[in-house]
Parts: sequence; structure tokens; C-alpha cells
Amino acid sequence: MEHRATVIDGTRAAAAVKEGLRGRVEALTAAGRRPGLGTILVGEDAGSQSYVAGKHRDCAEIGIDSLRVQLPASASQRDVLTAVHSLNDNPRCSGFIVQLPLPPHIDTHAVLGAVDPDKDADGLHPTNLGRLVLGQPGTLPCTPSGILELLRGADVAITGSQFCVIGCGTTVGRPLGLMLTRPSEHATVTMCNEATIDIAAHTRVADVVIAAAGVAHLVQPYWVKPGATVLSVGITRTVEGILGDVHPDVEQVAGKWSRATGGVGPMTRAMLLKNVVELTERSAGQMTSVPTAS
Ligand SMILES: Nc1nc2c(c(=O)[nH]1)N[C@@H](CN(C=O)c1ccc(C(=O)N[C@@H](CCC(=O)O)C(=O)O)cc1)CN2
Repeated sequence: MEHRATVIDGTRAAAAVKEGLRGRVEALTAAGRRPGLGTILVGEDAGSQSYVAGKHRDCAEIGIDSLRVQLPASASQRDVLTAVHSLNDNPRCSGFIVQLPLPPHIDTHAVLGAVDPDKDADGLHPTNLGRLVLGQPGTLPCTPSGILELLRGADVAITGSQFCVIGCGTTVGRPLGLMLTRPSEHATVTMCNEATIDIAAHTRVADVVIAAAGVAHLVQPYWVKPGATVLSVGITRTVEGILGDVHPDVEQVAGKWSRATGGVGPMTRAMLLKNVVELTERSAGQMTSVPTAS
């Protein structure tokens, strides 16, 4: 009989995360500290519009307030920075994200660096990435957090396992490598990039393969050790639909896998909500710990 890997269901895992956050949102709201997510979207990219819409739908589902800033693709650097400063200063906004990618004429580093690190719901501010490098508490990037939650929920061993991460981008691969090698995870990680001579030589010995390169069907069945776990993260939009970085036939070799849709994507969104709730709880804690004047 044909082997089929167990599917790691991100939609179901995300629903459980959201359900777990509902009570925390209610408690914060009852205390007059309703969490609020802000988003800044620049331009009309269909994918980005749909991701941002999904983020606000998720917020409505569990009672988080929404603040949406939409700017045209022609917006200047100054326009985008003004939007960032307005959310930094808005008390209704507990945390916000700048949807990526930004148009090429915008300096992404300058924009992300202008976000108040205490409102950085994406964990992409240099202070939060620096905290991750140093092992200090801070907000973590959503997709790597979602990947770790998915693996834990699917009982995939992390400590001591050999990981192969393909792609070293700022939102997924690079922070994921840092998170997997923290003392709390202690995984062994090989990071592959477009200059890696023979990526398959690295994936074939990995217990867990995470494909986040944005190259359609890059990971072929013969690249995978039988029984390994494979997560398809990167996507390519084509006229035929969405293609993941992992070829669907990998299902016949892997032990567990997550598909291009319904896997890591929904968990990315769930982790964003978790970050917003945590930022709100942190700022509420700071408010109650401020000494009162006597
Ligand atoms: N500021 C950020 N920008 C981007 C991030 C990010 O984490 N922060 N990651 C990606 C896009 N992304 C979140 O913004 C994201 C991608 C995919 C999904 C998702 O739920 N996908 C669905 C499929 C829907 C589709 O693609 O049509 C799924 O996997 O089932 C959510 C969020 C880049 N930008």
C-alpha cells in the first residue's frame, strides 16, 4: 500500500491557539485594556491584502480591536514613517505590524527600526531580534514561533534532532535558526541558501526539513529521509494556484508534513494574536507596577 505522511494541520492548531487566547482578551478588556492590533499596508499587492484582511478577521473572532492603515504604492518614506509614529503614539494600539514586502523605494530597515519595540507585534525590530540573539525575553517573529508550536503539537522531537532550514530570510529562516539553537531547544541546524552547492545532501540527513525559500517544488521526494518531518513554508503564486516549496509527492516519503496551505500560514496569524495579547499584558503589568504618588 502507498505510504502517506501524517498531515500536520495548522488550521486546527491555530484554532486551538485562538481559543486559548479568548479568555485572556476578555480579562484584559474587562480591565479596560482591550488589546488592539494595528497594521500598515503599503500598496495593492493581492497576497498582502489578503494576509492583512485575514489578520483583522482573526482579531474580530476573539475580540481584539483592529486599526488599519492603508497607503498607496506611491506613498513616500515619510508617509510610511508618519503612519508608524501614529501607531506608536496611539493608546488603542497594543501592537502593530508593517506588512512586508514594502515597495522597493521604501527603506524597510528604517521603517521596522522606527516601530516602538514594545509595540513590535512581529518581533522584527532590531531590539527584539537582538534579544533573541542574546537569549533575552522579547517578542518573537510569528512564523518561526508558529513552526515551533506546530512541531511541538505534532510531537516532533526538537532537542537533539538534525534540522535543515532552507532560506535565510528575516521573517522565517534566520530567526528560526536562532530559536532552534536556543538552550531550550538545542537542535542541530544546517542553514541552506541559494549558494549552497548541494542542498539535497543536507536535507537527506535531516530529521526535520523546513523549506522557506520561495522556490516552487524545490524539495523533491528523493531529497527526504524516509520518515522525516517536512514543513512547506514558502509559496509561489501561479496561474494554476499556490505552489509550495515542497513537492506534493514528498507525502509518500515523509513521516509527517505540513502542506503549502493550511499549515504554517494559519499558525503565523495565530502567533501574531498571541504576541498582541502578550504585549497588552506586559504594558498593563507595567501600568499597575508604577508607584503611586503619596
Ligand atoms: N510583517 C510581516 N509581513 C509578512 C510576514 C510576517 O510574518 N510579517 N509573513 C508573510 C506573509 N504572512 C503574514 O503576513 C502570511 C502568509 C500566509 C498566511 C496564510 O494563512 N496562508 C494561507 C494561504 C492563503 C493564501 O496565501 O492565499 C495558508 O497557509 O493556508 C498568513 C500570513 C510575508 N509578509
